[in-house]
Amino acid sequence: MSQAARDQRIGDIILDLQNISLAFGGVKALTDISFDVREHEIRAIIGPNGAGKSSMLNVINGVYTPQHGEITLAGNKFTKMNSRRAAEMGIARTFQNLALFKGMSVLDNIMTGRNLRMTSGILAQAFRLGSAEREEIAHREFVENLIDFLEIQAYRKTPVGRLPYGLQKRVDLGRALAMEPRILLLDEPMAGMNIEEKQDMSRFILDVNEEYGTTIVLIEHDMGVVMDVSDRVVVLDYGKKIGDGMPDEVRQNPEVIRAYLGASH
Ligand SMILES: Nc1ncnc2c1ncn2[C@@H]1O[C@H](COP(=O)(O)OP(=O)(O)OP(=O)(O)O)[C@@H](O)[C@H]1O
Repeated sequence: MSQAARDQRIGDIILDLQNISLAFGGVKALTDISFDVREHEIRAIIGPNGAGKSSMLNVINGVYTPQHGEITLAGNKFTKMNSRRAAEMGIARTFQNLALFKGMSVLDNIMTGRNLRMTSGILAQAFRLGSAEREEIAHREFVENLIDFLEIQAYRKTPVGRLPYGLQKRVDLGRALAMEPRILLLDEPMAGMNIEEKQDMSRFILDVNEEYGTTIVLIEHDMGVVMDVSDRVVVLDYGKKIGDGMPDEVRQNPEVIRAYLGASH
C-alpha cells in the first residue's frame, strides 16, 4: 500500500493521552507527555535506554497509573485505566521477553489468546453442548486463518520453545492478534532479531495493519527499524517528549539527533 493510500485509511483519534506524568518514588519516568493515536495508524514511541517507553506502554494498558494526566480511549475518559478494562476495551500486547508457554504447541499458544473471547462457560464446553461446540469451531477457524496469515502452518504442532526466536516472536504476535484487538501494543517487536527476522517482522506489522485494520502502537529502542513502518513517531528522552511527527520530520529534528548521538544512557 502506498503512503497516500495509508494516509487515507487513517481515521479519527482513538487514543488520546494528555499531560501524563509518572514517577517511581523520586524517579520521574514520564513528565507531562501528551500525544494521540489515530485509528488504523502505526504509531511508534522511540527513545534511548531509560527514556520512558516501557512506562508509557504500561500506562496505556493500565499496568501503571500515572500520578497526573488523562487517557481517552474510544471517547471514554479515564484517569485510571486498569489492565482488565484495557483488555475489555480491545487493547492487546506482545511482550519483549516473550510470554509464551514454551512446552505448548504454536496452535495452543495462539488459542490462549482466543480464550478471552470465548463466551460459553467451561461446563458447556466440557459437555460439548451445541452452541459451545459451534463456538469452539469458529474460534479454531479464526486461529487457523491467523496461522496461515503469519506463515507458520509448518509449525502448528511444534512446541514453541523449539522454534527460533524470530518465529517465537511471530507466535506471540499471533497470540495477541487472536484477541482481535482494536489497539495492538508491540513491545520492542524487533529487539534481539537478526536483519532477516527484522525485515520479516516489519512486513508482518504492515500486513496486520492492512489486512485487519488494527491500530498499532509500538515501542522500540532502535530508531532505524521503525521509521519505515510507522505513520507517526513520538520520541522520548529522560521521560520527556522531544519530538513527534512523521518519520522524516523526526529524523531531522536536531533534539532527536542529539539525544540519539549522545545516547550512552
Ligand atoms: N518499576 C519501576 N520502579 C522504579 N523505577 C522504574 C520502574 N520502571 C521504570 N523505572 C525508571 O523509569 C525510567 C524510565 O524507564 P523505562 O523502562 O520506562 O524506559 P525505557 O525507555 O523503556 O528503557 P529501555 O529502552 O531501557 O527499556 C528509568 O529511569 C527507570 O529506571
